[in-house]
Amino acid sequence: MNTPRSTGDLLEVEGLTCRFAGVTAVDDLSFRVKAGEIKAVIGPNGAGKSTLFNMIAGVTRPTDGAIKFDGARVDRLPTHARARRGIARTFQNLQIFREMSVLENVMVGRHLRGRATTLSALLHIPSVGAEERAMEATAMALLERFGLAAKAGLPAGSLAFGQMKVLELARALASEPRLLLLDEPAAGLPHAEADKMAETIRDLNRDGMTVLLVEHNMRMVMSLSHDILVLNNGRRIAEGTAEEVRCHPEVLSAYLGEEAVDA
Ligand SMILES: Nc1ncnc2c1ncn2[C@@H]1O[C@H](COP(=O)(O)OP(=O)(O)OP(=O)(O)O)[C@@H](O)[C@H]1O
Repeated sequence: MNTPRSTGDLLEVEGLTCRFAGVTAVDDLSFRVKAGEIKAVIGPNGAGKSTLFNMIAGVTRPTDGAIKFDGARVDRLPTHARARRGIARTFQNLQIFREMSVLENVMVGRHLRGRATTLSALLHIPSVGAEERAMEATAMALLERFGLAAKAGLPAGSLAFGQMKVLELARALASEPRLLLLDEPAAGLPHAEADKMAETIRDLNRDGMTVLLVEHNMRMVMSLSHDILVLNNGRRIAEGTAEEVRCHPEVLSAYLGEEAVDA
């Protein structure tokens, strides 16, 4: 795997803990994501990956610990404020607005950046006209990049599943993030489409995007990631390159009875 371009830390997680009644889903976890890298978080079912993601995105409040983005604490900020600072995410279970057009779905992401609100835009309030047109042009450019421009006017619900996953990625990118949180981008995709998704993520990273990825598809994780964090029972059991974590004894034992790590 190539080395990432920069060495500064874009995301710093310190002593992060999340307890639900009776369960410590994430337990005193610390790690960093360097600017310019693709970092993956893996671990068996129930390891705490989704809870960790939700705390970084601002959906779940940590019980303890700190999350810093670009040097500043963000763990008490609401989701939209984190998005405005440059953290965008996709969802494990697609969150596409099926009745809205493909273009409008991307523009929802774009609105996080501009001043115009989605509501005022949808109501075509004139004062936001110019800004709205600029947003539309950016959204169209994203659809072109991902091969969805011809579908721009169609209801998003009419897209094939793989296209919806790409649409969600385009929507996340529309907010011009500096950190992209990808929650199982390959889930549900056949091999060829998963490989294409991996290539898309690699291209984005080559263009400078920092990526934090939760993924069960080991082929994708091992081929894409500069660095891999392995969780079990909410704690870090290993961290390092694909070669380092693949044969780590604790990783092997955590995955016994689960999928193979050597895909
Ligand atoms: N809202 C909640 N209330 C209570 N317990 C929860 C809640 N969310 C997660 N948990 C528990 O926290 C632990 C970690 O769950 P989490 O979903 O973060 O794991 P995961 O690694 O994402 O698993 P998977 O790979 O299956 O998605 C599990 O024991 C889970 O049952």
